[in-house]
Amino acid sequence: MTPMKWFYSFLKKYRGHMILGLLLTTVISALSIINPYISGQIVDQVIKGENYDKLLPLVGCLMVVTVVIGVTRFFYQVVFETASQRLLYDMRDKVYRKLLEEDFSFYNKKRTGDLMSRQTGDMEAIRHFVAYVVYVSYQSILMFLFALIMIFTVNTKLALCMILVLPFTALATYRQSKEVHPAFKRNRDCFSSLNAFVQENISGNRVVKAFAKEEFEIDKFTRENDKFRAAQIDASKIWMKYVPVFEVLSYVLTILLIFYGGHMVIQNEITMGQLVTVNGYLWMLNNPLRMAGWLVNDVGNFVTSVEKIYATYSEEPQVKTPATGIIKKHLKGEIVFQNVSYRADDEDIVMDINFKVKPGQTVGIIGSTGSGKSTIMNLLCRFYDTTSGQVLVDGTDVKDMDLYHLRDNIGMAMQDVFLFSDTIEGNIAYGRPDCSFEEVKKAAVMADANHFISALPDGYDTIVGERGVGLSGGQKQRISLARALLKKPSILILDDTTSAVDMETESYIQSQLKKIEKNCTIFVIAYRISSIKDADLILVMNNGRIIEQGTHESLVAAGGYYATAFRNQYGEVPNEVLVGMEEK
Ligand SMILES: Nc1ncnc2c1ncn2[C@@H]1O[C@H](COP(=O)(O)OP(=O)(O)OP(=O)(O)O)[C@@H](O)[C@H]1O
Repeated sequence: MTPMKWFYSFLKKYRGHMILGLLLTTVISALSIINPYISGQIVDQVIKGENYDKLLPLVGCLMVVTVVIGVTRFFYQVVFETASQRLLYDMRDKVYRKLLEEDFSFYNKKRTGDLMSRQTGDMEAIRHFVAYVVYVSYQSILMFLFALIMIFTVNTKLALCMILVLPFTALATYRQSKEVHPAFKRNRDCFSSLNAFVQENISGNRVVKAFAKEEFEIDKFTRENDKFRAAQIDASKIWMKYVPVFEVLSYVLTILLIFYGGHMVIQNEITMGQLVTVNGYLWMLNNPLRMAGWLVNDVGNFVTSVEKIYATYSEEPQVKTPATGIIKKHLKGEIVFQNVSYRADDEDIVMDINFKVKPGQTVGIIGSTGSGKSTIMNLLCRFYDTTSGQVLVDGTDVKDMDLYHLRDNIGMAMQDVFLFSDTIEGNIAYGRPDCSFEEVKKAAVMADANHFISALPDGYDTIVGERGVGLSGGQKQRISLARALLKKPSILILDDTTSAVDMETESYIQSQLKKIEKNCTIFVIAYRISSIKDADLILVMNNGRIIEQGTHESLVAAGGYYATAFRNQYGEVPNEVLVGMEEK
């Protein structure tokens, strides 16, 4: 599909509106030829012919036509405005849904500010086209043609003289439209880039301040701003160049009429009234010419915006739910990784991952930073697809499962905690908005968050996220944990969820997690051995591979990477552990 066909797929729903609007525009354009004709009649019949009885009826006609034009204009503007707003609503909705369908790989590459500018500036260019440019262009062409036909009925030689400007108009329109497109593309690209820069800077303003990099960022901003200004000026230069050409052409028409029309009146080839009539049609010829430069500009802007939105819209996500995805409303939580590898950007991220987890078991994942711990969980949630091997949940490959139901069974507290601009209650209940306040509170108690939330002046009604109070890292982690717990998932993933809480809080959270263990398979990614040592299975990762797996005791006994980490974190291996191991 081409970008224009895609645009038309939205427009065709409002074909009725557009046809009605264009019909009304035709009526106005046709009515516009009446008044100059009546003006001519007033000169010839009333003034020169001294037929004063005709004055009132003719002036009455002038007034009726003017009122009808005004009323019709009101209606067609309503019709076009309604169509444009509805079309835009549909387009925004479709593009937004597509954005939600996109996978992690898409968002890894895109800048938020860039995506935002598609939904704002580019959409506005499309609305302007449907609401204004379509009918003004149509009306301009019609008025020009009608006026020309009327001048032909008055005098053929005079009309042919007026036609002389047409080839020049066509040439100027063609050349401007050729120049406008690349300039607008550059303009929109610079606007997106500036938008993305500002968005990143506002989001990262704490880092900017912490590193006292305000001046550095202002310099960067100035460069972006300069680029955008230059692109804007380049685009403006095009209309600055062509608009005067169209203006001159329109004045040429006036000069032609005064010179040649006046000559014809003197030669008695046409009457004074006919000259007044043709003069009345002159603005119907002039106006479209004056508008031409602006309209070509608007059309160029519209085409560029459609292309930009479509380029984003048409990117198909690599991870998609299969057409006949297997729907499992409630998963038991049995998980098997079979020879799983994942490669991205020509780099092996994880390799030969093999492990099995029974429903209700707890799995601890530990390993050096960047060793692939989160990636394994991303593959389980099917945020990415494995390059080879299979991830089986309850015996079914995740690639064959309905994505919505797979993820609906998973509760995840991610490493980067994101809270929405909402109340704390709203954030915790995000996965189950219909749950009761008691359930929200129970989840908060389990995550050891209830006491600090209750101590806030507005308690659970406190607004957090972008426009709310600042919470500490550990507090955010606990809200995120409560959010995951409230979902009562079959699979719970805690990715570094307790890294920012003290040992006492962590041990409380662990004791709470033990209460849900039987109904839920739990994955805990952590650096602290204390977070995972009670797990049924511990996976030790290094450089994208599982280098050791087993229980705490067996791994300590094996004396490998895990045992070293244990010794490093706890000093010498405590006696109880050694005794426990001897007994086994
Ligand atoms: N989709 C991807 N595209 C490119 N690189 C990726 C992708 N996913 C992961 N990586 C890279 O793979 C490596 C492992 O990432 P991962 O987040 O799994 O590590 P981790 O063990 O969880 O690290 P940490 O403990 O620091 O959170 C990193 O270098 C990361 O940048």
